[in-house]
Amino acid sequence: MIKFTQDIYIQSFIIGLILAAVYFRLSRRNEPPLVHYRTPIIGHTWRFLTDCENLILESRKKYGETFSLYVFGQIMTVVGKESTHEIFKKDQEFCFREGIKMQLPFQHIFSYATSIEKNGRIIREFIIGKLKYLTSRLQKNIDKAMDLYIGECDEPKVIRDPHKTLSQIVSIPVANIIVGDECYEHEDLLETFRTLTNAIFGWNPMSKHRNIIINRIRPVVEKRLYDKKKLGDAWVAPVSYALQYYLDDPELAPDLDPNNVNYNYIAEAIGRLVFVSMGTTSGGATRALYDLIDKKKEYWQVLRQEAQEINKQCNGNELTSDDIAKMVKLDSFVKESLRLSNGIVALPHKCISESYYTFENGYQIPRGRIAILNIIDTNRDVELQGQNPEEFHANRHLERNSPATRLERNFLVFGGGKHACPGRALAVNEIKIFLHKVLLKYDVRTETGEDIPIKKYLGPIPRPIKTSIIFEKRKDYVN
Ligand code: HEM
Repeated sequence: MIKFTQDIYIQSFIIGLILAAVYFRLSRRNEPPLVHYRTPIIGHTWRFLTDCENLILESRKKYGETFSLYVFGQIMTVVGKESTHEIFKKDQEFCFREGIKMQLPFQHIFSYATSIEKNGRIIREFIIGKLKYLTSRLQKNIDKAMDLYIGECDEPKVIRDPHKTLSQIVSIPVANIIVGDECYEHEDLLETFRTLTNAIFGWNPMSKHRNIIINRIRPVVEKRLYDKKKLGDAWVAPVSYALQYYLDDPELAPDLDPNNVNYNYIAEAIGRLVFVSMGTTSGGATRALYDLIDKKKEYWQVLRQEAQEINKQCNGNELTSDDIAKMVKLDSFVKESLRLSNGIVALPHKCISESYYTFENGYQIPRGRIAILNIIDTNRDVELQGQNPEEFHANRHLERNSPATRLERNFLVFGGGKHACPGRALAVNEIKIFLHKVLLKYDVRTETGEDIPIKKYLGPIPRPIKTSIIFEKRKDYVN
């Protein structure tokens, strides 16, 4: 009897062991290697913030193209150049909007459930689809803004905070396209466009901006709805793509009744548009301006020649979209500037697979994991970039006949796949128009005469440059 009981125990124990082994085998995933760290809880956080570049380079060398770090209390997987496009392509498995919440808590800034898809559609159909017709407005407003914030500069003029100046300049054409002629010039509205991106640091931050937007658009909306009702089919909508798009949506402006408009929704949707378009474009324009000064010896003359030729061809008249397309050297310069302005790692995507995702390289990560892209792995790769990938080579993209708006494996600034930035053509055109005018009209240099400081990082993000710039009108400039 005792023997029988012992046998049962032994058999149960063995079966238990086998089951445990099967369970363990099934539940163990082929996780990417976790980079070794010494201090529990802190993990790699401190190094990520203070020495990100070396952390990423060393980990890549030791652990290969996919590895995980323990940062801010969670495991984050860093994916290299081979898997970057897998993440863009698999939009059912990875979500940037969810991933970016770690850095930018949109859910706390925007309380109304405004739809990102709607904004994406406006940009694709109404802004980019009509970019050709928008060029004139864009140009007039960039001219106006440059006159206002840079001016004639008959005497040398110091711009102490170029990023702020560029943000002032970009706010005017962007506001014009979004809210239209009737109200875009109000200073408080323009200030909201320039500062809304900082709303993330305030308490209930969006409410102030929301009120300003509503205050300025309300009279315009009332008049438009009144006119539309009165004139019926004969009514022609004034040009302002985002605002009019929302007014044409019966859910937001039912029965053309001005008292029944969902102003909060419209204001927040406009806020979201401002959020994605303003800081990115003004940041890109500032970086390109600094690069123009920095690489003056090599590129200024060539770019200026191209600008002069195009200017001559259009007799000094307004540029058409074809003229802008002819700025191929400037386009390649802007693309190179954008390429190198990117961070060390960027574009966090959250894994939204049902339980886990298996990469093509066999590694597996669980649902909820943040996968962040190793940008320098792509940016410093000779095969992807050509010779001296770390250096600024303005003709790099011209030689490959690849315009700044084209999404490619070697260029991650605008993301990729279905959710790639829909506003990129607008941003690139704005930057090109601005630089074209700078090249024709001014001489620019740093205030101290010194070089632009080399790029430093704040965590994985490039530190903003704050060097003062002098603008001086060229003696040979004719209006
Ligand atoms: C130099 C300027 C800009 C840069 C570097 C930039 C970059 C980006 C990036 C990296 C993404 C994420 C792409 C992805 O998920 O793969 C994005 C998305 C987006 N961008 Fe831009 N952007 C710029 C200008 C603009 C402008 C001017 C607009 C609007 C007019 C705009 C509107 C959007 C929108 C609506 C999305 C979300 C798209 C979606 O989730 O489907 N961007 N942008």
